[in-house]
Amino acid sequence: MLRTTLAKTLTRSPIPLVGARSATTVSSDIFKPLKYGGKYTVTLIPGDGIGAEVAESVKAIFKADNVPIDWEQVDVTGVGASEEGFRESVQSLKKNKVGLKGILFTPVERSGHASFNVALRQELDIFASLVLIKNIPGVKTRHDGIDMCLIRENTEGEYSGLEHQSVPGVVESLKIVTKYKSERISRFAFEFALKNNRKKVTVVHKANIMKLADGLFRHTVQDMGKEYPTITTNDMIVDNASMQAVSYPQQFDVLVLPNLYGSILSNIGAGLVGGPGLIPGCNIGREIAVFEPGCRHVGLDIKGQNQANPTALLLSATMLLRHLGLDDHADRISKAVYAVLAEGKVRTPDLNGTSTTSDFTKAALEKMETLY
Ligand SMILES: NC(=O)C1=CN([C@@H]2O[C@H](COP(=O)(O)OP(=O)(O)OC[C@H]3O[C@@H](n4cnc5c(N)ncnc54)[C@H](O)[C@@H]3O)[C@@H](O)[C@H]2O)C=CC1
Ligand SMILES: O=C(O)CCC(=O)C(=O)O
Ligand SMILES: [Mg+2]
Repeated sequence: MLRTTLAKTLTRSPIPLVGARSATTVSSDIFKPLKYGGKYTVTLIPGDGIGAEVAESVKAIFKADNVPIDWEQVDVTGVGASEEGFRESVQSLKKNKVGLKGILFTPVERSGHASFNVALRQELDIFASLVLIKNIPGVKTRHDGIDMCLIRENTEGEYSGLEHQSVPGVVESLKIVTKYKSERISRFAFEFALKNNRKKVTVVHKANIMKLADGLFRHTVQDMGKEYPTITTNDMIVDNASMQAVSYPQQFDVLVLPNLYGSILSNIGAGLVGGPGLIPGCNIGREIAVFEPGCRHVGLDIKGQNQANPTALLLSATMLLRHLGLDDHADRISKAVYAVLAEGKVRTPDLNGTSTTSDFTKAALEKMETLY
């Protein structure tokens, strides 16, 4: 019953997501916000670290292109951990149904608070993380021909945050895997593959060790694969997948992964194509969609230095535009961003350049002028 419902709903109108360069689409039943007064209201959570600087880049570019969006900015932070900002961001996203988000800091120390990023995804049930990893023309890396889509379960698994010390010196950390959530992420992955003319779905797991938890995830994906005869389904143990990703990444097409393996492979993927400043992503649920850089780095070390590469947030923002049906704006902005990167004159330090975040924004604005 559940499968039938999801299958039906997920095959509704595909949402084109990324720039003109790549016609990636997601089909889902997610609610489309309405325009009021000719404009959409979109929640903006700049986040910690480099968040404010890269959000400024998006704001400037959207303003110059007259994008019909009013930002509802929520300055929540994970530094200091006031719950108030977090609650405000949840309320805003529940109301607006669509958001653009930077990354919130989470302290590593035990005395620190639990991750607001994870809590947000769980509370809003934005269960499917989509991360697009593709070589960018002009950004030369060790491997060419990389084009993979990571679909990561975003609400359970190793990120459940359920830990306790049963006796001093013994800690139990619970990884939760449910059939329901494994099924819906599998469905999302196969429907995504189908809509985007992808040929293969690889389920990444560690079922040789976690026979029950990863076994359930793996079997669920494999079983669902039988409903999609035009798509090859294969499986790979996460250790091997990591090794294969750095030696022969071209073999991967769509990957479906439990939460932690998704984080690790998205970081490997970012490293493969040029770093965390380049990778767009989004989190999709039934009602709400939140767009955020795919590799999810805070960048506290370069905060306030005008050094961050805004590409990851800009491309995530173009995915948001496509979700809203604002394709003209998305095309122009993504073309401009890719043109700056292809030309290679304006490069932030992560790409071995000396340009600033503001230089990049200015260069993208100039490119946009040529596209009207
Ligand atoms: N530490 C935290 O509070 C959080 C960590 N994470 C996760 O932990 C992992 C590692 O995070 P961190 O150690 O905090 O990494 P980080 O934020 O320190 O980033 C690693 C390196 O990449 C650089 N970088 C990141 N984004 C950039 C950009 N747009 N332009 C230029 N350089 C950029 C940073 O400057 C830094 O040198 C990731 O998987 C991330 O998803 C996620 C959310 C919060
Ligand atoms: O929110 C955090 O602190 C870490 C989350 C993370 O690694 C991720 O979302 O990929
Ligand atoms: Mg991560």
